[in-house]
Amino acid sequence: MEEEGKDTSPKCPYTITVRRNPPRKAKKTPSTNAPPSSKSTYFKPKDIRPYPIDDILKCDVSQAPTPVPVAPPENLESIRVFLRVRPIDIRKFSTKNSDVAAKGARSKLKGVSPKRDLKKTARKKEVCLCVTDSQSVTLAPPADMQDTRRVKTEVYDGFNHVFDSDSQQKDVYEKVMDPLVCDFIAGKSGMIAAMGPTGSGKTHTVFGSAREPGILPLALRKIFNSSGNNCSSELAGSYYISIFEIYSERGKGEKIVDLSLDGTDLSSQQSTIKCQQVLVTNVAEAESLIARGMLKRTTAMTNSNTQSSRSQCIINIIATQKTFDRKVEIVLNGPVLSIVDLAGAERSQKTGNQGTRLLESNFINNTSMVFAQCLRSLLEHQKNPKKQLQKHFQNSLLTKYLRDYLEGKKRMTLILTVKPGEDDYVDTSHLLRQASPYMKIKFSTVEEPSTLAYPKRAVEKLPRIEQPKRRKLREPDASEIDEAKIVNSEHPILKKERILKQLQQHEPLNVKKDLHKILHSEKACCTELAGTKRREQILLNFSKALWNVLKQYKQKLEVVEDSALGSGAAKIYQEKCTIYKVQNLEVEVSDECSPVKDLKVEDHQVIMSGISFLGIWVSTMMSVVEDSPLGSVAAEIDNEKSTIFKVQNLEVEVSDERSPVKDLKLEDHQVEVSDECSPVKDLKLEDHQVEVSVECSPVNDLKLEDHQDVEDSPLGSGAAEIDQEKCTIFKVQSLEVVSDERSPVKDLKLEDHQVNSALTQSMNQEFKAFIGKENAGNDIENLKHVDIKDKSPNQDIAGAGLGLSVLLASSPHSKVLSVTALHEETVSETLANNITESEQECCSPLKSVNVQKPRRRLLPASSLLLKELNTLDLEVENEEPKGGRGGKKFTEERIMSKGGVSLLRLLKSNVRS
Ligand SMILES: Nc1ncnc2c1ncn2[C@@H]1O[C@H](COP(=O)(O)OP(=O)(O)OP(=O)(O)O)[C@@H](O)[C@H]1O
Repeated sequence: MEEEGKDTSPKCPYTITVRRNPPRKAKKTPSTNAPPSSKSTYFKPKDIRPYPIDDILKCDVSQAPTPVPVAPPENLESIRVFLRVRPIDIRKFSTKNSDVAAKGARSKLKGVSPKRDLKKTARKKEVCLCVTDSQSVTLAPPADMQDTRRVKTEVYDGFNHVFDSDSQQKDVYEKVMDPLVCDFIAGKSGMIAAMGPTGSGKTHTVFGSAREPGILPLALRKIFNSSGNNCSSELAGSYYISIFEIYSERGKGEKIVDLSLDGTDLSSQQSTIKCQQVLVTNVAEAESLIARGMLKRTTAMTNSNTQSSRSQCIINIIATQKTFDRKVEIVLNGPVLSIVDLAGAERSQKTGNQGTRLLESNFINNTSMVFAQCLRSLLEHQKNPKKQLQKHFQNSLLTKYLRDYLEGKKRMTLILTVKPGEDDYVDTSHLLRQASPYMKIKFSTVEEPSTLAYPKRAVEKLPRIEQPKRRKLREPDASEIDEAKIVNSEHPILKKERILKQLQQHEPLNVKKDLHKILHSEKACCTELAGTKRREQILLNFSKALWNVLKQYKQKLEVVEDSALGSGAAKIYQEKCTIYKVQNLEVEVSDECSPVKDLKVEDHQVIMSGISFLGIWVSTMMSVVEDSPLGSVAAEIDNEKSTIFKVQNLEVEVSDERSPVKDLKLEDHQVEVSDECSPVKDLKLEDHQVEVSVECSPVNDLKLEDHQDVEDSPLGSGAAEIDQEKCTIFKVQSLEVVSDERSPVKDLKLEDHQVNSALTQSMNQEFKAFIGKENAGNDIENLKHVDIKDKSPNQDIAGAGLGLSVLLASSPHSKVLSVTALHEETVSETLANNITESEQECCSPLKSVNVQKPRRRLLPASSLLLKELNTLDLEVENEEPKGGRGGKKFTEERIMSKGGVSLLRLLKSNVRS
């Protein structure tokens, strides 16, 4: 059976069923029935007690009083509605001047279709509205309308009064306005509004003319002549008048224009409309104010009216009451009499308005419609209270302002103005059908406080309070000031004495007062004294703390100075120094362990290129001199047994494997030192050239030929000891090297020299590394290959003619160092000399010294630069004391060439960096 329900038809294999919405299980609707019996799955509470409905019902509850229907207030009155019919032909009422003016204005009519005007003049004058009696009128449609539209004659009855076309202004006033004025004078507010189509005579009825004043002027006359009429005047105050209009320019937002003396635009919010209220004391002032306001009112010419009002005009007459409350005059707002001249509804077909006039017509019609809606809603609400009162008043400023009247809270009177002509049938019919029901509207006669935006006045005239006259204080004399100071600064002891005297004089009252003052002043003094002491203590502690800090700082400074002075520099200059002096390349070595302390290069030109650097060269030289006496114990150098190598224009090459110096060659002012085990292996001097070769001793071979100026020093095993100061001085002209025991080179000075160097960045780094490690010991591991040669500025290092070349190779500290130094003074002397031969003896500290003719010649240009090198001033670390042994002051001023200047600048900048 179950399979029968299934769909057994073959399905298409390519059909895919997509279920977008998954099936939902419908929830059960909550059942209002009782839950099922025991079979039900609902939870059945067991412990809940039954609701005590019976007990509640047994309770006696006082029944609330049934609402009694509110009885309509007895003091309700129906709104008064009057109807005034304008004369059908107003020409007879208008003067010639006005007609002329109207014709002239019409010719300049703007925004009005002229065709309508012509048609209007062509129409014959027939009446459609007839006054039946004083309270009713009969409106008969034109004949053509009766045929086409089947419009029948209508009778409108129930008006308070109907004024025919022959009625006068005074009649209107007496029947329409006078009761309002009497109520106003009696203290009741009221409002009268003129309604009707354009040109029907609203403005004429309200304001009138000079000859025929309207209800407003007549009311003012009555108000100010109230003493002459029958109305009982309870007012004893004055009157204020405000006049303003609500206008919409070009259909934009409504605005309120104050038409009083200095009328300005007011706020458009109804609740904050606060027009200027002008105080008027007599009729003339009031009429003048009204006349000026009417001149400011916005009017325009239309086909229906030569001077059509384009705004809603409101005039308020405010009475004030004066009362006195305990000599205070209080001015309270009294009743308000409002006269509203509405702008007449217009039909564009009839008026022919265009443009601005048409926009104004829309605003006017809209306001009239809202006004009518409010009254209709009030009427319907009063007929059927269940029908809520619509808040149509919110749709226009006028109705907002007149809200109380439109809601039946205040007395209101309507005067309808119509035109009886056939042409005006539609407008008249519309107004009568619209406004005739208003006669049934009721309003409360109970006077309520005014809710209009009238500011309350309460002019309080405060009784004059006599204030003490301000006396002009003159500056006191000096004598008076001193006396006052003396009196005020009386000492407490004196005061006490005075008090005692007063006590003796039996003045207890004054004494008590003075005693109290004294005690008070004493307390103040004690408090002030305690504060002063506390401040002093704080300052004292602070000064002590500051003194301790300064003491500690001073001690630290002394420690630092001692450590700085006592560690190295002072000892160096006092005891152990090795000075190598060579004329123009003078080297002084003075030390026990490290022969080189200072190195000075004077009156030389040094040109460095490649990776060589002067500092490294100096360090190598220093290490050479330092290591040379370290080869054996007997290598100590004595003062007396010092060996002075004086070579002019030397070139020294030092080469060593283990020690920093292996070869020292002096060829053509060149010294070469070569050694394997000792710092100096070979020293050869050939024609200003010295080669020193030392294997086990500081100097193995030393050969001096020709200009040999080298003393045989006892550099052998035992005889090589050198005396006390143990210095070896190599004097080379303008080259002085001083070395110390621990720091191979303490001072390096290159003064009055020019150095032209082409240093690479690596050279600077090596130099900086060397400077940084200089004081640390003799470690020159960073030095691998340094080649320094002195040459002319524009020559390559290989082209150096004369100089000092130090070659250091296979040294644990440095590998190759080559230095070439040149000196101009020895050039001429050493040109012919050449040191070519060198002898090497392994066991002898100085085996052979060959001095030969110089191999190279120094070019004139380079010699000049070498002169300029004398101006070189290079200081590295410890400066040699000027008063030292080898301290030749280099204060000579020499003229330097451009190349020299640039070389000096470059070398200085690199040294500083
Ligand atoms: N009862 C009357 N007796 C003589 N002339 C009248 C009367 N009513 C109106 N007029 C004349 O009719 C013309 C138009 O009247 P009025 O300006 O008062 O009309 P309106 O209703 O105020 O028109 P709008 O709404 O356009 O301002 C005026 O020249 C006025 O003098």
